[in-house]
Amino acid sequence: MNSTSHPLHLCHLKKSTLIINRLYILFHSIAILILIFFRISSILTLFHSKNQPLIPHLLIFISELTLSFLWFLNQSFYWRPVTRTVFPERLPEDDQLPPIDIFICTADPRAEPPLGVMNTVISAMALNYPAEKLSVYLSDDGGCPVTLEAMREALKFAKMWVPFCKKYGVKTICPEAYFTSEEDVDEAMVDSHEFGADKHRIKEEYKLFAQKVTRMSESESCIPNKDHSAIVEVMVDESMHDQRKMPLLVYVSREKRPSHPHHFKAGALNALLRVSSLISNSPYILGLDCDMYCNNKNSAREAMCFHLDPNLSSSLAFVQFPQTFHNISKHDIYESQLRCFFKTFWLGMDGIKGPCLSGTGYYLKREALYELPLTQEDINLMEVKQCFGSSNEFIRSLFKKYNAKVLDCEKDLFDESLQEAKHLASCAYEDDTKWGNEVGFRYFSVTEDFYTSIHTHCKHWISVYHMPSRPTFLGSCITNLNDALIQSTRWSAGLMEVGLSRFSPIIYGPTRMPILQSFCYAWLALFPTAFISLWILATIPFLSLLSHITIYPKVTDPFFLVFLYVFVLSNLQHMREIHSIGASLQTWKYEQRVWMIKGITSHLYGSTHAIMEKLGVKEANFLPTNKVVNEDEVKLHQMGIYNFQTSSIFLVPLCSLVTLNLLAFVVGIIQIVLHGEYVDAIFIQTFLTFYIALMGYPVLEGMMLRKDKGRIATKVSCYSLIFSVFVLSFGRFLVAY
Ligand SMILES: O=c1ccn([C@@H]2O[C@H](COP(=O)(O)OP(=O)(O)O[C@H]3O[C@H](CO)[C@@H](O)[C@H](O)[C@H]3O)[C@@H](O)[C@H]2O)c(=O)[nH]1
Ligand SMILES: [Mn+2]
Repeated sequence: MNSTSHPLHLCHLKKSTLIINRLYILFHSIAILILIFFRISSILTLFHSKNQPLIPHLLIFISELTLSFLWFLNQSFYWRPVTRTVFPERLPEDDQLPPIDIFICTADPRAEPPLGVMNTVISAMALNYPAEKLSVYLSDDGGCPVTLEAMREALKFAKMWVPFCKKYGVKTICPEAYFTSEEDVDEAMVDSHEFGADKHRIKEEYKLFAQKVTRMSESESCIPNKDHSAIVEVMVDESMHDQRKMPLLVYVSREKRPSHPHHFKAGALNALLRVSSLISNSPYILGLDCDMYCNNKNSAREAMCFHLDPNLSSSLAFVQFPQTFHNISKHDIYESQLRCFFKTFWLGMDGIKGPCLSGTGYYLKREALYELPLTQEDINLMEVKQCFGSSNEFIRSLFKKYNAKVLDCEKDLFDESLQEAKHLASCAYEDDTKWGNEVGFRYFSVTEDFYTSIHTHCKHWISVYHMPSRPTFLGSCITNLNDALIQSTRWSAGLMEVGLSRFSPIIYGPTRMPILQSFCYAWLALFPTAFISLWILATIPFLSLLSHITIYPKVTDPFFLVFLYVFVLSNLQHMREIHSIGASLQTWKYEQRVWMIKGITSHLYGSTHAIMEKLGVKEANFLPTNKVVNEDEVKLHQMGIYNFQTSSIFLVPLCSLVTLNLLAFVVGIIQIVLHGEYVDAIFIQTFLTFYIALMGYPVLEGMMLRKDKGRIATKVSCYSLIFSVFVLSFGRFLVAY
């Protein structure tokens, strides 16, 4: 087929958005430069006249510089917005499509209910792709028998489910979602008697399956086993041999020993890379988190529209689909949908050589993780072994094409392969090799996707973002503040670890990738530093107000207009962005609030963690996000009411700062009422205290008005009082100089 007249995909530049974005960037940059000029000149004047303390001015300047720098990096995402269309009907015949290995990771059945994990497994098996070309690998980092047994049950159910989906063209291929949502097959089918009967039958089967799995996870021990040898089970049965009608299913639980670091998810993925290379060795990998089920059965074909494009193929490392979630509330108070990342930033990066890898929902070329410089003829076996480890079979697989025949081989050979697979999943296998360092997923940071992605792009691989209108993968989003803050602390720690290392994209990137792309990566690595600005903005204006210090220009001063411009325009741009994806204006408020909450708490703690890790005081930690559904919690979330059941370490700073700002606002108003002429001098700082108190209203409500379980406990309010007294006395002392 002619690839230029009938391309497999098209990329469109969004011209009008591009023009708006660049104009905004131009004017905003000018405004920021004026503000910097204002600060420098007013600080210099103060320095000579000494008629006001200098520290508050300096701190505010630091905060403005930090925010401006982050803003500047952030604009790279807006530089070249594109969208993409695919034409899967132009793909070659099924027998010419490449095989795909699907990797699903699970770690802890207490946080990740096995039934949910199995739904992800089953949905992956039902993808619209030749069954004999799909192999599904489940990595169980919990090492729990429950998961293995549940998987056996899942295979039994899948044998009915997959044919059912194919026969009726079911669109929602995840059984749980299918049975809880509205009808989705063609209208014509709905009347069909046969369909009705089949659906009824399969629904009953699903109920039985779900009951069995739930019962197992309730009765058996679900505590992750941190000390066990490797388990690899290829789920074979008669139907698998000739003419595979079902995707292959493999259970892998790598060896775990307390003495050996296991490198969290990246370690699990590397074990899967090696084990799968012996069994199916497919050239492409679909990576999924255990809660991200497949919701668009055509995703593999759509991804192949890019991977099989002759113009892209040799340099394309992965096709990333957005992370989308099935349980987003219309009041997304925790910003669980991560709109700014998946609906704006990744799209923006796509216009400049491709988005960052985002951990789940990607079709990745296996080769991109190996970086093989050698051909089989000139390999130096010693060198290769130092790189990939001692397994000859694995090294052979590096040069071998897809290996679908493994199941047909004799029993002995098969057992031998399995033995080798366990060796590859043992924890000592990686000792003295380059796994996690130059080969496979990288270990250095807990945000393994981000860190691996930087290296991939630095080696001139490109990536593609594809965001079809029907969500391709759906995960379960966070529904409470505690999980949101824990996750965001882990991310901040992981990102800042990279940001503070020699691989910091701002230094390491520019010579190795397009400059705009390195700015995007730099923003991602450094955005937690916004905590510096947020802490300053939440304290200095109110402290200055209480100490009669003016840190902003008067309302009558021309510089006032520049401040006003920056504030209003950045918010308008934010609103435009939200409006363009059809979200409500409330989203703007929630996002602003979450940014403040996370900035004050998790970004501070995450950054501190990263620094302590650098100093060797702390170890990396990966607490899987909770995926258990709690009815009460979901109810609060759906109603848009915050659930403040979280640790005081998060709540105390929030409660204190919001209350103090409210207090200062009241004092500010009194000052204004008493000395009318004063208003123009303290307008901005009074407004800031008001803005913070307003944004923090739910915190005030949680402390003072609410009586339910999700309120802020009296104990926490007391701690906050103590902390406030500390902030006040220390702060008043600080701003006196
Ligand atoms: O030791 C571990 C820890 C986690 N996981 C798995 O990793 C996945 C992601 O963990 P989750 O707790 O859901 O973390 P999130 O913060 O929601 O994950 C996001 O952030 C991670 C780190 O950047 C990425 O790996 C994920 O793909 C991305 O969805 C889950 O399937 C876990 O089972 C493991 O396999 N082993
Ligand atoms: Mn997750």
